[in-house]
This record gives sequence, C-alpha cells and structure tokens, in this order.
Amino acid sequence: MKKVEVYILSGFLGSGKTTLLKRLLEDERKHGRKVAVMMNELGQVSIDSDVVEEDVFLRELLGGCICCSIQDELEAQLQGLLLNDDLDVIYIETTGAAHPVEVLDSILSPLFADQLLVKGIITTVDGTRWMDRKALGPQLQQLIIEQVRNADYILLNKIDDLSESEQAQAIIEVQGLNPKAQCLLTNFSKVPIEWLRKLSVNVEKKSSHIHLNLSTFVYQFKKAISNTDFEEFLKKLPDTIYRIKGYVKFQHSEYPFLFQYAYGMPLYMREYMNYKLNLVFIGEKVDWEIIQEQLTFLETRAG
Ligand SMILES: Nc1nc2c(ncn2[C@@H]2O[C@H](COP(=O)(O)OP(=O)(O)OP(=O)(O)O)[C@@H](O)[C@H]2O)c(=O)[nH]1
Repeated sequence: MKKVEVYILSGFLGSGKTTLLKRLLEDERKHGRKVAVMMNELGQVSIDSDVVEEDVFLRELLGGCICCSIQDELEAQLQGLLLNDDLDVIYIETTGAAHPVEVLDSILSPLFADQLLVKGIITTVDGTRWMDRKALGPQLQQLIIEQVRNADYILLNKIDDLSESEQAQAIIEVQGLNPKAQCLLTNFSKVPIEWLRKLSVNVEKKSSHIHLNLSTFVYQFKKAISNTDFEEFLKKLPDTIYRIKGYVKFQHSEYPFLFQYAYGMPLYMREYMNYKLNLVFIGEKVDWEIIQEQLTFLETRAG
C-alpha cells in the first residue's frame, strides 16, 4: 500500500513556519506531487491560507489547537483526505502553541495510521526570541524547548538580527538540547530544499525509525491475544514510550477494546463493533523491532 508522507511544521508563533511552508510547496509544485496542507490556527479566521495555491488541497483547522481541543476534527479531515484524494504528501502546520508529542498523537489515529509515513518534525526557531526566551513565562519557555527537543530538523531562523557570536551561542544551545537533529542557521526559512528531502530519504532508508527523535510505530494484530500476556508486556515497556492507542482484541471477547496508554497509565474501553486491530505507538529512542517481536510473540502464544 502506498503511504502518504507527513511533515509536521512546528515552532513558536512567528518563527517562520508559513515562510518555510511556502518554500516547500514551491518545490512540490516543481516535482508535480499531489499535496495537501492542514493549517491549524488558534483564531477563527485563517491568516496564512493564501500562501496555499488552488492546486493544493487545503484543510483549515481553526479555533483551537490540534494538540488539545480539536483532535476529532483533525481526525475527520485526515480521514477524508486519505479516502478521497490520491495524495503523495501532507504538510501540517501547527499553531505556535502546539506540543509536538500531542500533535503526533492527534495525527495518528488507529483508523489510518498504517497509511501514513511520518517523515519528520521540522521546527523553526526565531533566533532573537531564542536569545530572549528567559523573558517569557516558564510554560512558554518550556514549550519552545520541547519544540526543539522533539524536532528532527531545526531551522534556527531570523538570524539577520543576531551577531555572529549570538548565532554561535544559539546554535550551541539548540544542538545541546537536541544533538540528534540536523540544525541550520537561516533567514526567511531559506533552507536548501534538497537538503531537507535528502535527510528525509536517509531517514526512510534506515527504515527502522529509531533515528528520529520522536518516532512512531504501528502494529497490526491478526488475532485476539491473552489479556494477562498483554498486561505483562505493558509492564516491561520502556518509559520513553509516551503514548499507545488503538484496538486490541482479547481471547473470549466478541469485539475489540479501544486501548489508551499515556505515560504509563493504561485505559480500556469496550467497543461494540469490529475495527482494524491497529495499535499506534509514539516514543523517543525506542527500538521498535524489539516491540514488534514482543507483540508477535503475544500472538504466537495465543495459538
Ligand atoms: N527579519 C526576518 N523576518 C522573517 C524571517 N523569517 C520570517 N520572517 C517574517 O516573520 C513573520 C512571521 O513569519 P511566518 O512564516 O508567518 O511565521 P509563523 O511561524 O508561520 O507564524 P505564526 O503562524 O504566527 O505562528 C513574517 O512577516 C515573515 O515574513 C527572517 O528570517 N527574518
């Protein structure tokens, strides 16, 4: 099955996400790929949507943040895109207030996570804002740090206002927080696009997703498993798995359960119809091959 690539554009308010999106869309047009953009803005009116031209599918998610208040709408919009349009790539521009883990969590519904290939999180950082970040409240400082920590590519943007030594300091700080990400100093998000694409290809070639910082993994059960074996499996999970959600079927139950797991806490909800038994994982530095082996083992044990 062809998977649709997904890029998440993250970064604080005004840091250069839309400017970057414009560049990415120009490049996609040159390559004739079929593109959709999901733009999330906190206000009721989209300000940036005019950067998206008519041949691109645009879905606006207004009046809330995709990482907290409008997840259902996001899920419905994504499902609509996947059903109707033969897409190559989806760009999701998040609000500057979005937390990357929660954004991934919202995007990856067990109903269609197996049709998406998350290529990475690109975070833009406003250079001046970064140097002055101590002036922000503690929660906003934490948010900017999280956006940096969870990125796969970081554009340290708007550097024209910084001296050379400030640029050096900023990049050392940013890379110190996230040594695995590729980091580039930019103005007007002017990143060589081939650079971003090449990086994506590299990530793909490595195939096991452990090289991304935040990574995702989808397992599809073929059969019902033992409830107690599943509980044992959960107890042994690394604490860098932040979320699991999806459908799991236990022996002797007629229908699957909707399973939710956040930071170590499991929750089961009984369902009254059958669903694809997809289980979606989000974590950091997790060797998904080991998780996959453990899940396959649960199925083997179930006979
Ligand atoms: N001086 C300067 N301005 C920039 C640079 N990059 C972007 N801008 C401007 O900064 C403003 C905000 O840029 P956007 O790309 O809209 O930022 P954003 O992250 O999408 O903003 P929000 O949608 O509000 O979160 C725009 O007026 C840009 O033209 C830069 O490198 N230097």
